[in-house]
Amino acid sequence: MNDPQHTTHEPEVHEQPRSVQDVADDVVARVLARAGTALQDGGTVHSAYDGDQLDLEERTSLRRVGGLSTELEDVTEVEYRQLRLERVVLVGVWGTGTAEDAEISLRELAALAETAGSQVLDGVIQRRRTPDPGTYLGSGKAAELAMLVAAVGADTVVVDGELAPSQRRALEDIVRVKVVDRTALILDIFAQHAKSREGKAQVELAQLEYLLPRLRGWGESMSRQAGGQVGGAGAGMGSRGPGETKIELDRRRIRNRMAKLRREIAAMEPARVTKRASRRRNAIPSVAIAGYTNAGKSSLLNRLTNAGVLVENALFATLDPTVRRAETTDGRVYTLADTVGFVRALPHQLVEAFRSTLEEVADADLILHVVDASHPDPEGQIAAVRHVFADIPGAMDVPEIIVLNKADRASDEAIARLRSREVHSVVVSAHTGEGIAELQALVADQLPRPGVAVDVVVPYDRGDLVSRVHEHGDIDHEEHTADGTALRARVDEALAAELEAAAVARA
Ligand SMILES: Nc1nc2c(ncn2[C@@H]2O[C@H](COP(=O)(O)OP(=O)(O)OP(=O)(O)O)[C@@H](O)[C@H]2O)c(=O)[nH]1
Repeated sequence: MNDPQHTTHEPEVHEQPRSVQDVADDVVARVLARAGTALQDGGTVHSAYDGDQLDLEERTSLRRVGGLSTELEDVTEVEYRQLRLERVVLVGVWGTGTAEDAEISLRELAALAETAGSQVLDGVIQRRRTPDPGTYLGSGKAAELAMLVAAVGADTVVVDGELAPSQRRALEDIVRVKVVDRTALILDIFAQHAKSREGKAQVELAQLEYLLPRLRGWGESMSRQAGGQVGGAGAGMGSRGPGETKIELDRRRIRNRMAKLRREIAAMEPARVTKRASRRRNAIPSVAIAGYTNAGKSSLLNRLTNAGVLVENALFATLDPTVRRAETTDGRVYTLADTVGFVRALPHQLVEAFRSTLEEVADADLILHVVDASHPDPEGQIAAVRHVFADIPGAMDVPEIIVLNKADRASDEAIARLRSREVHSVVVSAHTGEGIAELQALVADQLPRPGVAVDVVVPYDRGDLVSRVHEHGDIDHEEHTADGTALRARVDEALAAELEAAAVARA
């Protein structure tokens, strides 16, 4: 019987001087063998184990190759990016929809895999009503996939769906390389792109949530692969995994870590909420830019504000919400927030994790829903984004303008089709500037105008109030009189009260 905690992870004997990569491979293998539990998602292998089990050499190697996080309370995590997916084959199962839908989804998976840093060698689609409960693909197709993987020299298979732990194990047994699902891939991209402390904490929480139910699976799979054993999925597999006590211990540690992350995120939230509340108090209208990943949200933000936000032809270049100041054509100030890109089947762990960020959308006065009109399936992308909106309380009530972007590249038919479906739409190109003036006019028109009409003379020593009316109000008439600045304007209630209080009494 195998002793799962001490399987055959013996480091190989190398005659040649070994690279950092080789040393790291050995160290990670040793750590994983000892930990008995490895968690792997996308390009990252996490291992939960007691930090003090590591010797100095191991710690140093791990730090050099991947980053060893020792800040965790009672668990140390190895993040080992050198194991990132490099040469991948994609697999999709399509039960409903057309062949074209399947193609589009697989093409998107390819873009995701490339964003994660891998080279896509090939893609396979199997048409079957539902994925096979055992191996995801039917057995014939799985065997075919194994041959393809071997022929092209792939090191990873990425599945266009979410796999049950047992399905992933069974498929790994057949194809004999690492199998990763779409959720893990997206989580990995998010992990690579998160920059702020809050963003990082949110992604880690989402990753742990994904990993928790998969704990047992990873331990088994890694040890079996390393030991070169291949067997069918099914009963008895559990006996090769780490012992129950070990799994329970790891689960508890991960839950502790998750609780800590939740506390940290909760502690970071007030700052953002306060900022948002202060924008509200000052009645600065807000516009949120939302849309499918790669639609051109950051490019549009730059067009509208000259903000210099990173634009990348990669998915999810923007993770942390960026809020910028912008001005309507008639001179009113508003805030413009870029939000995280949406994607079909955004993992629910991420929707949860980014809920507070997505609330920017629900809180806005107007949503600019940016659409890549040159994409083969813009309708599908619009639907996917609205699907997420439906999940955020209040988001569906915010007025939305569909911004059909990339007009420089889109076909006339596509634009005409989208225009007829989406009445509140405008055609633009963030690249050429086409349609931007029209969009700005629409924004000016749709943003709520301040509500209270005032007719006051503001004494000259209260120039600050006059400036605020210029910035946030809507001025009908302004005149300099002997007593002060006479203003007829519409402003929000708070400013109206201040103006009335400061106004010079008129005879
Ligand atoms: N041809 C063309 N390309 C555009 C236009 N707007 C954006 N792009 C390109 O589309 C790609 C994605 O643009 P981004 O602005 O980063 O898209 P995003 O929606 O912010 O992307 P995420 O952060 O991934 O959600 C980049 O390569 C841009 O140069 C446009 O009007 N025309």
